[in-house]
Amino acid sequence: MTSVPPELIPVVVAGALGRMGAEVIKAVHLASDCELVGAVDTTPGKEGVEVGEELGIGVLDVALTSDIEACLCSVSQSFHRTGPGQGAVLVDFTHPSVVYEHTRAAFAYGVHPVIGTTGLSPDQLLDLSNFAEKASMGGAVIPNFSVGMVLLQQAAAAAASFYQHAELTELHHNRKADAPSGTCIKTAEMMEELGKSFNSPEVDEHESLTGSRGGLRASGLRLHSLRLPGLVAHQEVMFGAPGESYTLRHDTIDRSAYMPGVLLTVRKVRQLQGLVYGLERLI
Ligand SMILES: NC(=O)C1=CN([C@@H]2O[C@H](COP(=O)(O)OP(=O)(O)OC[C@H]3O[C@@H](n4cnc5c(N)ncnc54)[C@H](OP(=O)(O)O)[C@@H]3O)[C@@H](O)[C@H]2O)C=CC1
Ligand SMILES: O=C(O)C1=N[C@H](C(=O)O)C[C@H](O)C1
Repeated sequence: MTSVPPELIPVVVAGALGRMGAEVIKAVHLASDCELVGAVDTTPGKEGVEVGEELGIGVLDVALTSDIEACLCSVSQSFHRTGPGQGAVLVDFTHPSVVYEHTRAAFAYGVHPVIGTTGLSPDQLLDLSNFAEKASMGGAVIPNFSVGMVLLQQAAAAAASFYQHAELTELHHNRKADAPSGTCIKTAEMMEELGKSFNSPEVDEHESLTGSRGGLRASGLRLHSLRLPGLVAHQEVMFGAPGESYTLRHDTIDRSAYMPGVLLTVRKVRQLQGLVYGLERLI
């Protein structure tokens, strides 16, 4: 493992060859206060390849590995955390099926997790939060790194106290594994913060096609998921009241939109106490 000047933040990227991971590696490479020290990905046939060359950005002296535990172990030995503001950072954009284990492993090895991967359940989030407290470490689970999406979520939370009826629709590319999106779940959670119920039924509804009315949350909010090639990531929150509707919409056109939020979180995570859930808690 190469040595890194103490003023630089050592960063490991998991999901390094994926749509988001590749973008993060480019952003970390261009950031003057960060240094890529590890790259993890399970894409077959890529073990040991030089990650910068693979991504077409020049040699970074980082060999790709599929073994996240070995990578975290080696990084924790090279960049030992002796207290707050120190140690390495793991940025994870992998898959919902592995994100819980990755986050736990990062805490166990003293590496601060910055989790972009979606799909953590409320129970898993609680468990990870307890684990972070016990380890006296900071970490962040951020369902959406775009500042525009945070603005939409805050507007939706504010509007939710004025409207009794609302439905959410998220639209994504058709390579997305989980539904509804982590962002849509987080938006619903923010709208539900006052403990309110929505969409009290006016009639007895019957679905002749299962799922037509979307996913129903305990609050009465309904979440709809669309998947199509050509889309990136989009979300609408629509409120209705007699004689009017109010629609909030956010469109991610390019994944570069997430990079300022990713870097901001990488820069703050080592100072955090416990696990933070949502970019709105960091900006
Ligand atoms: N928080 C945010 O702002 C955003 C979050 N996301 C989320 O990030 C996640 C990844 O999205 P995206 O980049 O589009 O997905 P991709 O499928 O493009 O990339 C995921 C990469 O992770 C690799 N991978 C899978 N399992 C592992 C593992 N166990 N260890 C290491 N690498 C692994 C995959 O390799 P393989 O080829 O083997 O599958 C793949 O290269 C999703 O959950 C998505 O919802 C996406 C955009 C923004
Ligand atoms: O898979 C994606 O692409 C995205 N996933 C995140 C989510 O599930 O909310 C964030 C964004 O919507 C893009």
